[in-house]
Amino acid sequence: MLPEVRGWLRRRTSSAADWPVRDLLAAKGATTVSVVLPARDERETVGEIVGILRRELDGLLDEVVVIDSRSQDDTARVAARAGARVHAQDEILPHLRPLDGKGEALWKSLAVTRGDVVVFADADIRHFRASLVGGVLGPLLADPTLAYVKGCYDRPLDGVPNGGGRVTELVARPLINLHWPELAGFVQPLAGEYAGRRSVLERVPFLTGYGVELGLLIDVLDLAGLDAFAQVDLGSREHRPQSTEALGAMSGQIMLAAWSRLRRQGKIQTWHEPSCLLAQFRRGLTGLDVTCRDVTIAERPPMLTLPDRLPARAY
Ligand SMILES: O=c1ccn([C@@H]2O[C@H](COP(=O)(O)OP(=O)(O)O)[C@@H](O)[C@H]2O)c(=O)[nH]1
Ligand SMILES: O=C(O)[C@@H](COP(=O)(O)O)O[C@H]1O[C@H](CO)[C@@H](O)[C@H](O)[C@H]1O
Repeated sequence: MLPEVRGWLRRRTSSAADWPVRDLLAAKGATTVSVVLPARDERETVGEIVGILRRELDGLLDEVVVIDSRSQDDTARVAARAGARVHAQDEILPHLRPLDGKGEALWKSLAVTRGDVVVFADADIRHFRASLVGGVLGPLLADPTLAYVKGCYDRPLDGVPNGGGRVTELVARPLINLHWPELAGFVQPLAGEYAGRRSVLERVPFLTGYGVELGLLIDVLDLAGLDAFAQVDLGSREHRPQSTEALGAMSGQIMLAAWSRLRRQGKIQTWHEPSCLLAQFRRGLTGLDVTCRDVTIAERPPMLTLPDRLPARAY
């Protein structure tokens, strides 16, 4: 690990217990805070998460927004009933061609929120705790030199203490250590719980699929440097695990995200447009069945570059 990353780890790592709500309220001042939950088919968990945020972080959060990301279930109704403001992803900036994916939901959330600080959290978390949001918010309220804070945690899966984070361990961490060693200090680089200053989030592009977290780390590093980051140990986090095939597609999108940044940085000289169809196999009744998943990703420009953004929302 680079010496500067070791130093960064020592200087810029804290834990959720360092940021109790009373201290957050004292540090908030005039800083406005938006929480954004990107949600696709999360009816089982989104209501409880919204309820906990509204009850336990009352006075700290200025808005709790759920981006309904083309759900097939009644995620939007459940979230609204719990007190969130809900926006359908494809109804935001409707003059733009709608795109798919988590990163699209997060990018569009910037157009319908107004907080000086934006906190992102997944909507599939089980046993949600308000400290998963309060923890990543704390450093930004306390230190004006910080721009972006990532949560980290243990990731139990099926009874295995750190069985989760499969794409992190098999794809993202090796890519980061090979090509972006300055980011090697992030324990959970793909964590869905993180916070950023709007002034930074609106100056970087968003990749539209699951590569959004990796893309943001690389692009905020380019824009603001490593010391603008902090990391908070949030303890443990459990979520609804995806299948291996689904994580294969996620891995493909994260690789495409990495190639896009390597190409932009001139580290890949030649470029052929990669096939974005991932062929996967399962044994069927008559032999091996092939399915092809489209892992195409796109990139949205920095929100600040849009001439016709929605008017800022009044609280
Ligand atoms: O196209 C998508 C895919 C995912 N998500 C949400 O993004 C979060 C993380 O996605 P997911 O749980 O699929 O990823 P995992 O945590 O399993 O890696 C969850 O709240 C999803 O509902 C979304 O809003 N749009
Ligand atoms: O970290 C990971 O390996 C993946 C998959 O986690 P699991 O193996 O299902 O616990 O989950 C993360 O990756 C996604 C893509 O960046 C993020 O969007 C998720 O928020 C995060 O949970």
